Amino acid sequence: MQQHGGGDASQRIARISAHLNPNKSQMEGNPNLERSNCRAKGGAPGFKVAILGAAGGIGQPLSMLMKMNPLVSVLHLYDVANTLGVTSDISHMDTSTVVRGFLGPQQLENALTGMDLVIIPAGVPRKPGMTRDDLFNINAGIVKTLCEGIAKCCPKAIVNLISNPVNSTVPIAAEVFKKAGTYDPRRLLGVTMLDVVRANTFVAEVLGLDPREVEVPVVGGHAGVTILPLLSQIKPPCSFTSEETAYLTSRIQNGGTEVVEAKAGAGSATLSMAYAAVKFADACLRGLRGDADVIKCAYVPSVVTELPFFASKVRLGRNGVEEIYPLGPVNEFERAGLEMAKKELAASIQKGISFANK
Ligand SMILES: NC(=O)c1ccc[n+]([C@@H]2O[C@H](COP(=O)([O-])OP(=O)(O)OC[C@H]3O[C@@H](n4cnc5c(N)ncnc54)[C@H](O)[C@@H]3O)[C@@H](O)[C@H]2O)c1
Ligand SMILES: O=C(O)C[C@H](O)C(=O)O
Repeated sequence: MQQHGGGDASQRIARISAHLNPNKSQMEGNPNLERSNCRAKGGAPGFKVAILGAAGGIGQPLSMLMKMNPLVSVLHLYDVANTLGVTSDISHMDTSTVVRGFLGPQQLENALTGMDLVIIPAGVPRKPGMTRDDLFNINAGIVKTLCEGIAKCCPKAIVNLISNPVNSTVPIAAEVFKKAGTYDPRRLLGVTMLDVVRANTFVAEVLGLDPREVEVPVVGGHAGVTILPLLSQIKPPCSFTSEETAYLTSRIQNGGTEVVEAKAGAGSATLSMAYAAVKFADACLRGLRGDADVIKCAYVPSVVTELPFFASKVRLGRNGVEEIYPLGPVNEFERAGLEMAKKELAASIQKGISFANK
């Protein structure tokens, strides 16, 4: 009788036992799964995605949600700790995405080879009283090393950088790619989607709307005053009193701190961030697939202002960022905010560039 899956009995048993022993089967090192140019079982079409920092507070829910994304055929989970358990757990979800785990620096190259999209939430989060810039000393080195791996193993991958301080880590990544000769500014995106997600939520609360109907462009960067919501450009068009504008701008700029304080030492936003990261990664994959009109905000290499990096609305396509939209008309309040944002951004960008070149 013909059996599903094919092969003789011993092959089938080997296959099943590999599944029953996830510590072996799902981890790099098993000869059956060792090839990092792995293909989905059954040849399901889709993209290959790696998550670096996959066992962390963001990494775990992000990995779970990416396993549910039908655009993803292969999902590589990399971390320096606990990848084994997370991979085993997520691999039991009955979606078609194939999941493989990679643990520690010696497996980074295999985790990255052949990837179309690399999402990076690796690094330490804030505790109350800290700024994102206080994370620089630890996270800058982590991002640099991971980007060196990307330059070597998947130089054409789209990179979604989440690790803070994003205003500096994206310039670090750019310098690493320049040094390696692989830099393509269209493929490097700092993830600021959580600012947009928060802005949509808070604005919808004030207006009494469904957040899914609200679209607030958030430009600039991803820290404090560099987070610049353009409430004058909100869809659907609405006007705000000056009190509402001040309240909303402050709440959006301090949304991260609000969560850090509520978690009281147990980290920063993880669940809303995973949601935002998946929303953004899905947009990148739809762009790669060739979908039209995929537009999101992201912190990207840019000439929209005199700064070399700036978060803007971008159109995503087969090569990553296909178009960066100009700021559009801003009101007086936003113009003043823009000047403050640019000043802080300039320093954060320079800090990242200097670190990468020292
Ligand atoms: N861009 C944003 O909007 C945004 C939002 C929330 C958090 N963040 C940032 O994301 C980062 C991660 O936050 P978290 O809450 O998941 O932290 P976490 O500590 O829970 O998880 C971080 C993970 O990174 C791993 N890691 C550390 N060094 C690594 C390395 N060299 N290679 C691979 N993995 C490594 C850790 O083992 C851990 O599993 C922080 O820097 C945080 O500030 C950014
Ligand atoms: O606030 C943080 O430190 C994490 C993240 O940048 C956020 O905006 O939630």
